[in-house]
Amino acid sequence: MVRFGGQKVGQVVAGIGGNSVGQLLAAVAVTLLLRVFSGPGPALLPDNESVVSDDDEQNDVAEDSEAQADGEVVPVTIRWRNITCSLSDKSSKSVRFLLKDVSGEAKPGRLLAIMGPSGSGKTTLLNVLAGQIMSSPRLHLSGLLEVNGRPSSNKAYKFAFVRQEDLFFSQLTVRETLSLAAELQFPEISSVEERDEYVNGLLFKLRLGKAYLIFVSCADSNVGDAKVRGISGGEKKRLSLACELIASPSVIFADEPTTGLDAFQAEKVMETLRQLAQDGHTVICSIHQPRGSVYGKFDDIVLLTEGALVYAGPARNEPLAYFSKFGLLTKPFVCYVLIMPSLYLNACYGDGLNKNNRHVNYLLLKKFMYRCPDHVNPAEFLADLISIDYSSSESVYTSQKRIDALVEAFSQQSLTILYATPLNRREDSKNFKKLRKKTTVKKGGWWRQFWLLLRRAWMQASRDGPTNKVRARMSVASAIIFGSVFWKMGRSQTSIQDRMGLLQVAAINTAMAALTKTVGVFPKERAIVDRERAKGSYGLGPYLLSKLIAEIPVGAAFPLMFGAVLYPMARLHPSLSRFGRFCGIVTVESFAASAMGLTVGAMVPTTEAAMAVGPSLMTVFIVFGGYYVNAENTPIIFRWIPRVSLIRWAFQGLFASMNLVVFNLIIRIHSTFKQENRLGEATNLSVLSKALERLSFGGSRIRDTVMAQSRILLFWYCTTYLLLEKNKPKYQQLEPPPLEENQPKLQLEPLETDSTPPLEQVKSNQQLDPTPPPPPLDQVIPFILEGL
Ligand SMILES: Nc1ncnc2c1ncn2[C@@H]1O[C@H](COP(=O)(O)OP(=O)(O)OP(=O)(O)O)[C@@H](O)[C@H]1O
Repeated sequence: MVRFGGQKVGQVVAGIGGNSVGQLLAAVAVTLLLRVFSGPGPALLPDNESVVSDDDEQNDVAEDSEAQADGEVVPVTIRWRNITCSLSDKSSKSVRFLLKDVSGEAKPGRLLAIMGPSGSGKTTLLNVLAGQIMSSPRLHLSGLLEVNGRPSSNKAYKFAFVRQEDLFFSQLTVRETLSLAAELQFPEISSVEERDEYVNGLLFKLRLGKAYLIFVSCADSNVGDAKVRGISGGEKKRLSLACELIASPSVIFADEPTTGLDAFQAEKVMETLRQLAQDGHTVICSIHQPRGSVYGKFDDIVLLTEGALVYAGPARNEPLAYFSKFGLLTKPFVCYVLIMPSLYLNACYGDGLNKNNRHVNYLLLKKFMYRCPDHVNPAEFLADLISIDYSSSESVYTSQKRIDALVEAFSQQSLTILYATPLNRREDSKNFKKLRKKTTVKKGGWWRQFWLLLRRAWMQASRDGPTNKVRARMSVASAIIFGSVFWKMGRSQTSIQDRMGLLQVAAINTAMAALTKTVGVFPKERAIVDRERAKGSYGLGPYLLSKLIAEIPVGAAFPLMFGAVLYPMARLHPSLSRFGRFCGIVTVESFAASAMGLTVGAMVPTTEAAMAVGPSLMTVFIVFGGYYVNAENTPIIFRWIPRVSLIRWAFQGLFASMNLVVFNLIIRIHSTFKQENRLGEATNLSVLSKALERLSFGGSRIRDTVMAQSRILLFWYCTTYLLLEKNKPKYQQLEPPPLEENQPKLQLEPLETDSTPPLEQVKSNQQLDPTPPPPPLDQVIPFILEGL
C-alpha cells in the first residue's frame, strides 16, 4: 500500500470521504493523481505501443541481450507503398518517371528478387528501399515505407548494402580484411582469440574458409586488383557480404550480385543469399536474368518494367500461373485453332518434336497464352514477356501494348491475394523495440581507430609490390636521365645556369611523381572510405593521420633513390651533410605534393578527373617555382602564389643547400676577372650577390623551407579533411505521397492481430515446404489484351 504522510492511503481516503460515495470519489481522485505522477499508463500510450506489457518489455530486454550476445538477427518486415521516383529535366521542362507507384513487401526468412529488363528501375527501387538514392535537386521521391508495421525509414534497422562494385584494399588477405572490419565495427571484441573465432565463423558461413573447402581456400589469399590477380569475382562478392554481415544486419540489400560472374559463381553467391535468408535475414536483391536454378531459389519476386509493377508476390510457379490467365481467355479463336493443336502435338510427341517445331510451339505459347513452355527457364520467359521488342516498329507497338495492359492489370489486383505468411502486430511491435536498441552504432575510441587504420594503411602501402616497383624504377630512370643531361657539371660561369636548372628539374620531378601516384590511387580508396564511414566504422581524423604516418617510410624511399643516383652523377657538392640536406628537401617536398594529390582526389569524383586536375594545378606552382618568372614582375593578384608553391620552396631550399658552392663560384669568377684585369667589363661580387637576391633566395635558410613545406602539407591535409567531410554522400529523403495517393491503389494485407508462428517456426516450415501456399488464382481478374 502506498504510504502518504505516514498513513496508509486507504485510511487517508476513508478519512477524507466520510461516506461510501465520498470514499469512492476520493479513491478515483487519488488514483488519477497517482496516474498523473507515475506517467502515462497503457491507455495514454500511442496505439501501437500499447500492445506490449511491462512483463513483455522485461522479457524483451532479456531476450535482446541474449540476442546481442549470440548475434541473432532481429526479424524485419519492410513494406513500401506508392513509391514514385521522378527526374525533372529543366531544359526540356519534362519529367521522367523512374518508378511509378510501386508497392510491395519483403519479409524475414525470405529471399526477394527484383527482376525486370535493363533500365526498368531495379537498382533505383533497391536504392530507394535502402535509402541510398543520391540526393539531387532534379530528383523527386515520394512514398511510404513501413518497418515492422510502423512508418519508418531505413534508419530504424540495421541493414547491409552489397553494391555491384566490390571495393577492397587490394593488398590485404581475405582474413585480414574481415578481421579489420570486425575490429573496427565491433569494439567489444577485445581478445585475439575471440576475434579469430568470430572471423572464422564468418569465413565458414560465407564459404570462404578452410572448413568449407579443404583443398582450395581463399581465406589467406590477397584480395587483389586489376594489377595483381587475387581472389575470384564470386569470392569478392561473398567477401563483400561477409564484411556487411559483421554488423548483424536485419536486412540485406544486394544490387545485381551476379553481374560479371560466371554461371557457377553466380549460383554460389545466390545460394549464400538464400542461406542468409533462411538464417532469418530479410534479403532483397536486384537481378537481371537469372538462370533457372537461381530462379528456383527466390521466395518472392517483384517484376518491374519501365518503372512500373507487373507482378509482386511469391516466386517459382505463381507468377507463371498468374500470367497464364491472360491471353487465353481473351482470344478463344486463337486458343482453340492455334494453341490447342500445338499443345496436343507437344503432348503426343513431346521429345520427338524437332527443334523448329519446338520453337514454333514456344512462340505460340509465349505470344498468345503467356504460358511458360516446359523446359524453358521461367526467368527468361518472364523477361521476354515484360520487355519491349525493338526488332520492328510493329513489334514495338505490340509489346508496348502488352506491357501497358499487364501493368494496368496488376494495378487492379490486391497484393493481399499474392503475399503469404503475414507477421502479427504483437511480434512486429516486439521486433520494433529490439531494433531501436540494435541500431545504435558503437564506435571504438579515437586511438583504437587510429591504430587499426595505421596497421591497414601500412599493410597496403608496404605490400603494394607492383606499384612500389614501378615507382622505384621511375625514380632511378629519371635520375639517370637528368644525371646524364647534367653530367658532372663544371665550375665555370655557365654552369651556374645548369646547376639552377638541375635544382629546378629535381624539384619538379619529385613533386610530379608524388602527385600522380596519389591522384591515381586516392579516388578509389576514397570510395571505400566513404562506404566505411557511412557505416560509422571510424572518423576522418584517425584515417587521415594514420595514412600520413603509414606512408612516410614508403613515400620517403623514392625521393631518396632519386637523390642518391642524381647527386653523384651531376657532381653536386661532394659532402655527406649537403647530400643529406638535398635528400631531405626533396623528401619533404614529395610529402607536400602527396597531400596536394589527396586534396585533388577529394575534390573530384573520379581518377580520370583527378589525373586531369592534379598536373594542371601543379603547372601553376611550377611557373611560380622561382626559376621561370620573378613574382615581382607579375600582376599583383598572382604574387601570393610563390608563397604557397611547394616547387618554389623546394627550389629555394635546394638552392640554399648549395648556396655556398654558388657563392664560391662567384668569388672564383670574381678573382679570375680581377687577375685578368677584366673586372670592369664583367661584374663585381655585390652585383652577383644582388642577382641572387633578386631570385628572392638571398639569405634563405633550409629551416625556412622545411617550415614552409610543413605548413603547405598541413594546409592540403586540412583542405582534404574539409572536402571529404563536405562531399560525403547525401541521400534523398522519401517524402510522403500527395494526399490523394496516400490511399494505396494496391492494398497490402493488414497486419493480423492474432498470434502467428515465431520466426523459427516460419523457418522450419520453409525448410519442410519451400513453396508458400499458392494464391487463389481464381481471384485474378482476366483482361482484354489490346496489343494482340
Ligand atoms: N540519377 C539518374 N539520372 C538520370 N537517369 C537515371 C538516374 N538514375 C536512374 N536513371 C535512369 O533510370 C532508369 C532505371 O535505372 P536503373 O539503374 O534503376 O535500371 P536497372 O533496371 O537497374 O537497369 P540495369 O539492369 O541495366 O542495371 C534508367 O533508364 C536510368 O538511365
